[in-house]
Amino acid sequence: MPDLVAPVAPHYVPAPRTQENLDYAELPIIDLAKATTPEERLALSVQVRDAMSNQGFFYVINHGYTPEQTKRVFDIADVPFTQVREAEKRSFVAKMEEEGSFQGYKLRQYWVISFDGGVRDQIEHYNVNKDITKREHPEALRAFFPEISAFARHNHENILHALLRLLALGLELPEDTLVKHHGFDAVGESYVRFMKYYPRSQEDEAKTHRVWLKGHTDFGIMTILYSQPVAALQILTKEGDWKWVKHIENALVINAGDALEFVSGGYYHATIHRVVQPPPDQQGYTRLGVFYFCMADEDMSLAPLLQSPVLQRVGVTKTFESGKIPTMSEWRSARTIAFGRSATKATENGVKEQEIINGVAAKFFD
Ligand SMILES: O=C(O)CCC(=O)C(=O)O
Ligand SMILES: [Fe+2]
Repeated sequence: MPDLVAPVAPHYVPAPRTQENLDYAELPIIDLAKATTPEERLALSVQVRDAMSNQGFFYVINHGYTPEQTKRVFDIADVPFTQVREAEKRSFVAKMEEEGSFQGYKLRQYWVISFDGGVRDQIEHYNVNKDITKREHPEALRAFFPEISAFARHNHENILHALLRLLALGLELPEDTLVKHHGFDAVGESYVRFMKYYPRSQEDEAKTHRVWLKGHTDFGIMTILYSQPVAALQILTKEGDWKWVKHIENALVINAGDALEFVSGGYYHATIHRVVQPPPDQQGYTRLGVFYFCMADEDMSLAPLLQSPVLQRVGVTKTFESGKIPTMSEWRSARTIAFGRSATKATENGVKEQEIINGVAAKFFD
């Protein structure tokens, strides 16, 4: 008999929405319910293309999970933090520096937030590869494997693939151009991330100018973030201003990562974003996040898709020297190893750089 009763996860109660009037980013909303026919997809692809080439961020609604299903995922997301003892957590720490992989825990205080002030992060995260069997997990998560696996597949096949079709159309390429490099069953490092931010001391807030996670770009093709009520995420606009990302109930916040910027020759923009202390009415709460970090298959070359008529018209603005183009695997592991661990070099407009591979740098901001 199959087990029809869902295992119990304690209910995670997030902070109430903020009443503060924050300076929010204006981001388009893409309705995935309108991506059924080729005509609808063509129309949506124009919106997605504009969003990815301008803001680098947009919302998605009607992604296929009901508000109840999404709440359940947040309850499961808290399990690796509240139901696993510290000693067991330590035995499941990810091999970030050794293998350039986030699979497992990143415990608090691993990253440096202020090199001068000697302040480290207060963020814990637990990452599960789309293939949950790839490694062992803490005992408390075992009962939730079927739901976590189904969640990974849903993100990959119903959301990532749908958006990759629109992004390929936006480059005037066949719909499957990017999808074929993102197989759910291919060797790849796409993963579900559960992430918990803990309130910090006044001293740490002062020394870091209230920055919880420094401005950065994501490493992969794109990131799917499940909107949650604690305001703290900000994006750096092309004009150089930080704008807050507003919470929309059961929406997704999507952003382009480095790999998408490379394969689109710079046309789709990997926007710098950061996490700061929430507004006063949300201080003192933890902040629980749920993500799906989308990577291309490990062997995909991050060369620009020069066959795109769009790129032929607008030109390539970002790429590696020829002969030195890394694969997804090489870029991802080099960035994972360097992230938050070595100092960055100042360039213009407050943006800092850290050389990653073959002379190409990652962008950062305090
Ligand atoms: O917590 C958030 O809202 C964003 C986190 C983030 O940018 C990341 O984990 O790469
Ligand atoms: Fe990020």
